[in-house]
Amino acid sequence: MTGEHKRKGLLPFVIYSQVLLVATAFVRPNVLAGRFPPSTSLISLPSQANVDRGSNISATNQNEEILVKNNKYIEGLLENLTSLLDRWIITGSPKLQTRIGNVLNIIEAEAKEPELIKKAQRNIQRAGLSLERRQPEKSTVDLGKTDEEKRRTEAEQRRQWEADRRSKAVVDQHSSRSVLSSRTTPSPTGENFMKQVDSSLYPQNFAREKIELQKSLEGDNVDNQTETLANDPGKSASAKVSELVALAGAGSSFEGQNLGIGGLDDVLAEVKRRVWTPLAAPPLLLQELGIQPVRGLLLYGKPGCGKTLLARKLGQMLSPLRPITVVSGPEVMDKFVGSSEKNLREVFDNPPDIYDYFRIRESDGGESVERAALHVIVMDEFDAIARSRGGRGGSGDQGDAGVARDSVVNQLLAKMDGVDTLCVPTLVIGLTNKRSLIDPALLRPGRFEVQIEVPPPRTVDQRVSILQVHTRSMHEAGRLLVRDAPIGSAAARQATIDLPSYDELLQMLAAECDGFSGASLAGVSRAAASHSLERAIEVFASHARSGSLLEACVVTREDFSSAINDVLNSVGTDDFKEEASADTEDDTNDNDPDTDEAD
Ligand SMILES: Nc1ncnc2c1ncn2[C@@H]1O[C@H](COP(=O)(O)OP(=O)(O)OP(=O)(O)O)[C@@H](O)[C@H]1O
Repeated sequence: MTGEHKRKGLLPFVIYSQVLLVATAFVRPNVLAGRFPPSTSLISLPSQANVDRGSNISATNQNEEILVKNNKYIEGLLENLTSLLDRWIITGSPKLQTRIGNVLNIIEAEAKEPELIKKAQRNIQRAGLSLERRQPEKSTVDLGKTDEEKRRTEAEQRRQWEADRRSKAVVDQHSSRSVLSSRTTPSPTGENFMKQVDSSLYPQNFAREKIELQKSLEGDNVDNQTETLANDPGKSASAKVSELVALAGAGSSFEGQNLGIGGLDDVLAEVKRRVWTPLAAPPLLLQELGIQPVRGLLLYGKPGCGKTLLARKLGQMLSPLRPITVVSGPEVMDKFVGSSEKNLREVFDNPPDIYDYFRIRESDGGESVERAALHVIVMDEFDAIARSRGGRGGSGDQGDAGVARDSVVNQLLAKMDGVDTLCVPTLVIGLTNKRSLIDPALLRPGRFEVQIEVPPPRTVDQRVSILQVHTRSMHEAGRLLVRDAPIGSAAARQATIDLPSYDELLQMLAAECDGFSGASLAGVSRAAASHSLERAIEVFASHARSGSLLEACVVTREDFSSAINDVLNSVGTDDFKEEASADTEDDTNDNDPDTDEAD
């Protein structure tokens, strides 16, 4: 056949295929409305025979174009499906269920991408609608029926659906309702369980379930669980409290980067094992094992290594029900004999109230939980309070101040031993740079029996971890000039391929900051940021355009170099060397001028 013949033979087919496409566009809305059975595919990929006939549009292009149109069409249906599912979750209407089934049918018949079909099925599963139930039932509520007939049919459908749902819930409590059902897992038999099954039939419960689902997807599921705990009347207050402590410290809660603490993973692991575990265990079990939760934790180590930071974060985790109390040793001390003990007693005897959130859910107004909830007292500069009695070596050489301090230590011992009653369970976290100054009686088992050193960052990895805590947000905001700055950020616009990546930069800085404490590393990050801001402000002042300020404000490698010098100049190199080489706190005490101090 000649080229001309070919063209003549092709013309009718081209016209036919264009007409078919236009017709398809008109037919589609009718399918959406459910008036046509979605049995035949309305968007067909061109057959191989047609392509062979020599269409002037390349077969690949045509295929792609049709696929794009098909995907858009299916995405429209997916949106439709999502809004139907949202309404179904809240109302539970059988009519909606039928429509959802119909839309899914169309998607399954029409979608060219299997992933889109799976997406639709996943959405349906996620909403808790069982896939087997989405029969393409033709709704009996047809046009042409009287209102009364429609209502009767709907009522009948609803009754049927509720009966099915109830029996399904009993058999299938762990399966297809996925997230929703697993969250409200009841005991397999008994009254409570049936109450839950019944209550799940009410629209307001669907709405609540949906909110809870949202929270759990956003990782905010503690509220749900605390509500469940607090509402269980059979549980003792101390059991509720220990469960809340368990929740607060579970999973990755003790991970340093989540807490904003770098390089102290070993310390955190030890605190978790020795302090958190007994507090989170059921009280009955502790009783049976003959164990008591720890009453005192001593964190000691060089200045600026994160003791205060750690104590505050621990306090929040160990005491999720009430705020922690933070006092500084010198604040408690008073020059008048008797006043210091009084101050100390007040700290123990006046714990802050538990949060209202935990009170309002309790039938007794929260009184029993109030008495059972732990009170965490953080005592900074603990050595000011708890210094060895009788002066150094017990020689009693400290005059009135020494006498006052002795009675404070006695008071503290009385509180920790339970001689002087405590109104609520109490954990004291003492922080000191000089453990050896603490009165030995306080360090005996049953008092500050857990003593953990908070060391300076000794390895490059530990310093990287601390630098990461202090630079993560500037990196994520695209204000740190590195090769892998977030796309579209100010840093990404200025970055070049020869720059280090974020991880490489941290490694370099950590290597340069050998001997720096956590506080100094935090200082380096702050100083680098302020160098960058200073430069950006200068640019802004000369151009007077706010856009230029925002664009120019990125922290560079050079900013960090200047910052390291700033910190070295202000603190002095020798301090860092001393810090890096001192492995135990006792090394410090030998040269400690404070040890001979007399007030
Ligand atoms: N390990 C660390 N991880 C992250 N930041 C740290 C770390 N250590 C110290 N820092 C930073 O240094 C600041 C000061 O640390 P912090 O007050 O906790 O040290 P400290 O050991 O209690 O010091 P001091 O004994 O002088 O009271 C913290 O607020 C924090 O910004």
